[in-house]
Amino acid sequence: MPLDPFPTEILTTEEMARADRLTIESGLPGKELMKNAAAALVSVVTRMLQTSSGRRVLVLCGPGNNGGDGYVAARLLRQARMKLRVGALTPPSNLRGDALAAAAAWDGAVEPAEACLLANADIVIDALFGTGLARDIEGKAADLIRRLNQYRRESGVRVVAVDIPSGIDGSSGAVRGVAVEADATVTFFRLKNGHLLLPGRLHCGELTCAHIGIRSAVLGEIKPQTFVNAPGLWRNLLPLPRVDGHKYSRGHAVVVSGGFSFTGAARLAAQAALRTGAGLVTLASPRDAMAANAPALTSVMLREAEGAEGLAALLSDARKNVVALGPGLGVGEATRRLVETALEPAPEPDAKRAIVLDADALTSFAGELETLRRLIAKAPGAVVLTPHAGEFARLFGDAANDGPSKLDHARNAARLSGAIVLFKGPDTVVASPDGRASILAAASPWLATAGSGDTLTGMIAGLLAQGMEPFAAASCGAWMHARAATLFGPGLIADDIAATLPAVWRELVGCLEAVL
Ligand SMILES: NC(=O)C1=CN([C@@H]2O[C@H](COP(=O)(O)OP(=O)(O)OC[C@H]3O[C@@H](n4cnc5c(N)ncnc54)[C@H](OP(=O)(O)O)[C@@H]3O)[C@@H](O)[C@H]2O)[C@@H](O)CC1
Ligand SMILES: [K+]
Repeated sequence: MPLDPFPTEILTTEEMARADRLTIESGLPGKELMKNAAAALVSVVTRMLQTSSGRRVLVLCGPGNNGGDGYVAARLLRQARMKLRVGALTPPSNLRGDALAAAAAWDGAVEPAEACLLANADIVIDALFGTGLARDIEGKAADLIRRLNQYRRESGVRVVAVDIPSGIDGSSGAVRGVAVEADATVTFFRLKNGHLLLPGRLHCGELTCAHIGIRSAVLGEIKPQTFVNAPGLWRNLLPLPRVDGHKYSRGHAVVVSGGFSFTGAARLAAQAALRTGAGLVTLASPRDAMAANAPALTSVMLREAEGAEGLAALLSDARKNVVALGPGLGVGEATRRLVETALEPAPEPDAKRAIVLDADALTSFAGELETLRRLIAKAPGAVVLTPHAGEFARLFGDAANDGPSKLDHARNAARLSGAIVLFKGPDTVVASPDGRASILAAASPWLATAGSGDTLTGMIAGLLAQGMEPFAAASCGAWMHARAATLFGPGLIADDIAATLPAVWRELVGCLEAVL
């Protein structure tokens, strides 16, 4: 799998419909787009059939243009000597526009989809509903999808979805009643939100995004604000060490340690900040934890910083340009004071300091978003919040829940807090108060392990220390974190993430040789 498997922009279904309209207005007819879409689908299906000796394809066609793609694909596959059956949800003569023309050009038999025998197929093409899905699926269409999913689980038949698995909402990733479980999905021009947001992502199987003749120039009018979180989004902003640089030019991150029995989380973060490229990392430790931290550190520096006053003293050095806090700190007043200190305006007006708040630093403000927002507004630099779902709910309550998807919620949270919000999960979303958002495309199941979030906090601090633009730093941190887990694989514990970062850097710097 290439590091950048998809084009960078992600569209809502409305934005995709607009791309379609603009293209047709510019002179490329809808039927050409449909033909190209079907050809892209056929090349994926043909490739999949090559791995088995099967040639039997069942195409399930719906009432709109998604069904139209299915009819065209059926014709192309039959020309390629496959054995085709077509099942239709709606009699072909009831279709409209390009879909009607596509159905009319199919001169083979058409069975009612609900009565279709699913057996005797090597591949089933799901061309029931695409981006035009407008409500929950019910009745005979829902029964058919349930029957298809069950048959796939029992028989292992492979299912290929046209554009998006039927039943997945393209803009939110939600299941509208019931949704097809596909082994592969072929979409067109750009991914839609629902391809990457859960549960949609889990229904797609292997995703392919095909070029069908829509020119990227239409994006100039659509101005998408959501992006695939992959190197293409931030590669040009990646901080690289310079031959004529020194450790101070790579920034100095401070990570705040918890008390004697809670020091591991901050050490994981500190180590990760160094491995991500910060020139220096200091662990700010309460007095009682010095004895626990000292023997466990080598390249990370250790300074005693007792409570908020101790942290303030440490941060009075303007070279310390990032502070990360939350992991292992405990929930309560003491942590709130530490957060207030970290967010205090810098003593020198020009001094900038970015702040990463995670875990207990967030939960200590549960139900007090307004207080945190006011502190963030005066902060001496960018603020990144990195909540998981529980922390997100505790901090934002219902305030950010407008809209159906995690993407909406993260965007609301960024707007309400004035911070970059990295909403963790297998479909991590990073949202900026300016409206931009990224969705992680390459999650790793091995990241569900203790300390993994603490490591991510440190990685983002490490990138910020080197001056990386904050939205890019949060996105890049999430990607590198997932990539490290993918490269390490089975048996991963949090300590392995930082240890695998050199391999991740090698992959990225490999793309940037010319710059080095
Ligand atoms: N955009 C592009 O550039 C290109 C797009 N292309 C293809 O077009 C697809 C989009 O086509 P589309 O807009 O016709 O929508 P589609 O998904 O086929 O469904 C609409 C139909 O379903 C119906 N319907 C909706 N919900 C329902 C429900 N719950 N239960 C039952 N019925 C429901 C709805 O009926 P209505 O809401 O009007 O009652 C309408 O009849 C796109 O995914 C891609 O495959 C390609 O050809 C190439 C270029
Ligand atoms: K579909």
